[in-house]
Amino acid sequence: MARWFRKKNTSEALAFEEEPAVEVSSSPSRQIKSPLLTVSGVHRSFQVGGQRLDVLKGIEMELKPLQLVMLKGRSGSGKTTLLNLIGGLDQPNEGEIRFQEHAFHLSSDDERTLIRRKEIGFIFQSYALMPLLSAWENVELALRMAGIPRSEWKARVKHCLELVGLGKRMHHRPFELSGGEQQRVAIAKAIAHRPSLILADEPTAELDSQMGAQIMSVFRSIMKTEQITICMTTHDPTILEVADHVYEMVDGKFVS
Ligand SMILES: Nc1ncnc2c1ncn2[C@@H]1O[C@H](COP(=O)(O)OP(=O)(O)OP(=O)(O)O)[C@@H](O)[C@H]1O
Repeated sequence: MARWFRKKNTSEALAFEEEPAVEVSSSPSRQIKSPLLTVSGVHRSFQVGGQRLDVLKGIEMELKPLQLVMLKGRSGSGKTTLLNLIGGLDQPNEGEIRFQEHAFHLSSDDERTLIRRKEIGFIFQSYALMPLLSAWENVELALRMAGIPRSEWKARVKHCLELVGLGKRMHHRPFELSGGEQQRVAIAKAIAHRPSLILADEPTAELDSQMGAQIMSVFRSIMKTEQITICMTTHDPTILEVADHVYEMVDGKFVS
């Protein structure tokens, strides 16, 4: 089960650190440094009933630009906890998380929120769409929230919905769409503000295998056209086959 937005720390001072740029993209619209994200020696624990629960126990990980990376592991192994850290929703007790030139482990909540709004898109198992808004309006709302100028909305909403194969269902509301179509709207919403990283927590868990495969094919296509890196969790062994890299988590650590 996805449990995003559940943990927030108060945090210390900002440290933006410059790293040497390695350009991997020739796209005029996006210059991506490699690696996009590094996680080093990360530990995360929680106090539960007066006792310390160690959830992440020394995570080392890297996301290279334009990769599809999957996290697999049993329920409770710590995948969502790690995704929350990567997305800047939470901070580690120990270790470093560097996203582009930003040191997430040192930056404040407000600083991480600003970076997240600009650079990261989220996709959830349960789609998280506004039920009374059409597909078009849901994507438009994402652009409004990201502070994108209104003059750009129309072309961008159309582009994103066409990209995910919903060109003919732009004005349907969520209840008029299948689960797979609703997840496509969620993908269009997540990419609308042109993030460099998409984080998806069990995005195919509520779909049958055929719809799940279609969502993976949409992921592959947006990676190319939008120059996006995707990191997702999954339990589904058939879906793991399309990953560029799979990290397997066992008891708070990766096993090779
Ligand atoms: N804020 C929190 N406070 C206390 N315990 C937490 C908190 N967040 C996560 N945990 C615990 O950390 C462990 C790992 O949870 P997490 O959600 O990361 O696992 P998961 O691998 O994503 O599981 P699933 O596949 O079921 O979503 C669980 O035992 C969970 O109860």
